[in-house]
Amino acid sequence: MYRWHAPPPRLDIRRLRPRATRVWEAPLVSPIKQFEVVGAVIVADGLVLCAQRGPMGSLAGMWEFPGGKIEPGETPRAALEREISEELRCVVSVRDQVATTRHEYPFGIVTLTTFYCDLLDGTPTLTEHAEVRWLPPGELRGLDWAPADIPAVEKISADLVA
Ligand SMILES: Nc1nc2c([nH]c(=O)n2[C@H]2C[C@H](O)[C@@H](COP(=O)(O)OP(=O)(O)OP(=O)(O)O)O2)c(=O)[nH]1
Repeated sequence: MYRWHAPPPRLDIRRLRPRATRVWEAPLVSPIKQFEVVGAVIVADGLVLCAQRGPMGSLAGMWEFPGGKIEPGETPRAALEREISEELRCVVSVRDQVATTRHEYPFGIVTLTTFYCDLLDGTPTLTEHAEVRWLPPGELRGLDWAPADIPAVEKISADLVA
C-alpha cells in the first residue's frame, strides 16, 4: 500500500532565534562614568582666576576653573558656591553662564558648565590646587588647560579681550 510521507520540514534559518544570553555569558562592559561639573570664572580688576590641579589624580597639573561635581539635588549655581567655599575658602556670587561643554576623557565623560563669578568675600586660598594665577584674559590661552575648558577659554577671551 502506498504511504505518503510528508517531507521533513526544511530548516528556515530566518526562524532561528539566538537563545537568550545567560547572565554569566554577558560581556563584561562597565557603563561609562558621567560627571556633571561646574567651574567658576572669577573676574576681579579685569583679571581671571586660573587654578592648576594638583600632582595627583585626574588631569594632574592641568589648568582649570575652580569648582567640582554637582551633588544630587543641587543646582549648578549652588554647587559652584559650595565648591568655591570649600576649595578656595572664599565667597562668590554666580553671574552669567559662559559655556557648557562635554568632553570624553579616558576616565569618563565630563559635562562642564562655567559661570562668570564675582568675588564677594575672602582671598582665594590653596587647599587642593597646586597654584592659582590671576591672568589678563588675553593670556589665558598660554596655559595648559584641561581639554573640557578650551571652549570656555575661547569664549572668555572673545568676551573680555578689549
Ligand atoms: N573643577 C573642575 N573640574 C574640571 C574642569 N575641567 C575638567 O575637565 N574638569 C574635570 C576634572 C575632574 O575629572 C572633574 C571634576 O572633579 P573634581 O575632582 O574637581 O570634583 P570635586 O571637587 O567634586 O572632587 P571630589 O570631591 O569628587 O574628589 O572634572 C574645570 O574647569 N573645573
